[in-house]
Amino acid sequence: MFHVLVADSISSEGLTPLLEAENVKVYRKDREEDNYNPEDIDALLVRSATQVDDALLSSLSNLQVVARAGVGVDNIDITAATKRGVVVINAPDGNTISTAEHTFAMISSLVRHIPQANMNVKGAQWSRKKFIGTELFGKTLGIVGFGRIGGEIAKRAKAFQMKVVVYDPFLTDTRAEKLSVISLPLDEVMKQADIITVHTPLTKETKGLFNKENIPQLKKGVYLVNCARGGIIDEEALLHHLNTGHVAGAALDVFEVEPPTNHDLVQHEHVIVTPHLGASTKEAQYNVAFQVSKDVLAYLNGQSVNTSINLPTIPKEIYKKIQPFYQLGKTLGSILSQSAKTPIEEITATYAGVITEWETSILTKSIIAGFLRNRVDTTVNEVNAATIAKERGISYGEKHQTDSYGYSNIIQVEAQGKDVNLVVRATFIEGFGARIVHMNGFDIDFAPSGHLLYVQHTDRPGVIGQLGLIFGKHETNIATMHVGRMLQGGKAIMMLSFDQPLEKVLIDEILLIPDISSAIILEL
Ligand SMILES: NC(=O)C1=CN([C@@H]2O[C@H](COP(=O)(O)OP(=O)(O)OC[C@H]3O[C@@H](n4cnc5c(N)ncnc54)[C@H](O)[C@@H]3O)[C@@H](O)[C@H]2O)C=CC1
Ligand SMILES: O=C(O)C(=O)COP(=O)(O)O
Repeated sequence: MFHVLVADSISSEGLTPLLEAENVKVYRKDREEDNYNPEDIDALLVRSATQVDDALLSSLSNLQVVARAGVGVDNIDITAATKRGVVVINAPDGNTISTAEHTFAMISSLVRHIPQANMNVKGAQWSRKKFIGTELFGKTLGIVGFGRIGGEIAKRAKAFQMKVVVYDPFLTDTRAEKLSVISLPLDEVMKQADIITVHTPLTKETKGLFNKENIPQLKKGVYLVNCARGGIIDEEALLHHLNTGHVAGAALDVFEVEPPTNHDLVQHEHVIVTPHLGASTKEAQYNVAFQVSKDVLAYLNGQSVNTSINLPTIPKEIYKKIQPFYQLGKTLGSILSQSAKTPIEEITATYAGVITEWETSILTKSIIAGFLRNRVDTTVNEVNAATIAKERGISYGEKHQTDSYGYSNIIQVEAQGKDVNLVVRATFIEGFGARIVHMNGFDIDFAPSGHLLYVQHTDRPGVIGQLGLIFGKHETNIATMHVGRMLQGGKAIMMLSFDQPLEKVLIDEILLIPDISSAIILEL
């Protein structure tokens, strides 16, 4: 019997696949009579209210899958879940229409002051002059983040005969043409738009995308709309520029903290707000609950799922076998991505030893995902890695070979660009972990994790001493250090690990040592 915990308010109708399954027992967190043992829970279903952090994950020690009945997974610690082997799934398109409709309702309400006028009449007033609005017809709508919701908003804006300009670093020309929108750099969208609506996920790149410094570059009298995630438009900056009058008004469905604590912003006369209602329709709630219920059931029954954030869609028995290699693949991709300073055009994965008995295409995708993760600002996983690589002009392939260099398994990844050819080779040793055994022509041996510094130097007495002095001066402790060289007195490499991230200033100093040709920080 599988035990499923529904932690947030999720449509009962949509839960039918789970409720009707004979091998599943469903518990609702908000129903007192539903007694459950946290250690028995196999699947957790949430919306945006529950924070699925490492503490919650560790309390549900038997958890196999977390399902987000909705799109945004920023309330789920994906890294922690992945580390624990917990699959995270979501329902990416079940609430697209509802959210787009809500956003459009917010835009219309904002420019016609409908919520304020509504309160006015209900307060027994009749202030017609106070609520002079603005037409949408002929105005320029800027859409930042042109995915599913952004696309649906563009269609609606076109019906209102608006000009639509969009910014999305991953938008292809074909999609822009298909939806008759003009794709522009962010600063152009900012300059041209009368109204800007954001539809990106909340990531470290999109947090504060609109801030105190760049809001003044928007048209004076611009309207700003956020029905995506609180913080994409910095709340303090927004309040400041509403007060200066540079921003004419804002419509917010989402907040940096929910419920919001920035009362001055919420109460501002030119701000209209809703309590995170984008996806709150019967239709959307049924769709997202039904989608994730079907996927959770499939996963628990050992079948593949449609939309996993952190895993390829493969049966879990196979996943268990390849999981260490899968993590290692991501790490190798990330090492190459961080060490290549020029564009990479081709990635080749070579496998040797026992892993060649399994389906290695999944591992290759994990390498590509690891490589892209440092370079693109959206969630990259095995499901979308191929598409994103193609969009970026990166081709990839894989080979199997018999020579495993004396190890029981080997993954080697080669990254090629016009002026660069990088190679990294690794193995996974049961009970010991992953080791990098070769880098760019040098044999070496280190654990690929944490805060690392990859140094290329000449094998000469005193180089390591000079390096040590710099770290000593900055009171930075070297945790581990591995050196590799080909010939005495020739080119050599060092891999150092640290207990905390390194300061950039330290690298500048290291590069002044004459026998050091490069020093690259690797965060793994
Ligand atoms: N208010 C609500 O109730 C709801 C809010 N949402 C939010 O809306 C967001 C968007 O949802 P979808 O359109 O379904 O997702 P999506 O994944 O289809 O689209 C997101 C788009 O943002 C783009 N993007 C990523 N980083 C960017 C950056 N730095 N600058 C510009 N564009 C960037 C991506 O390329 C992608 O095209 C979700 O991440 C979620 O946070 C989603 C549903 C309901
Ligand atoms: O799907 C999303 O990303 C949403 O923001 C919807 O959130 P909710 O499920 O309504 O709490």
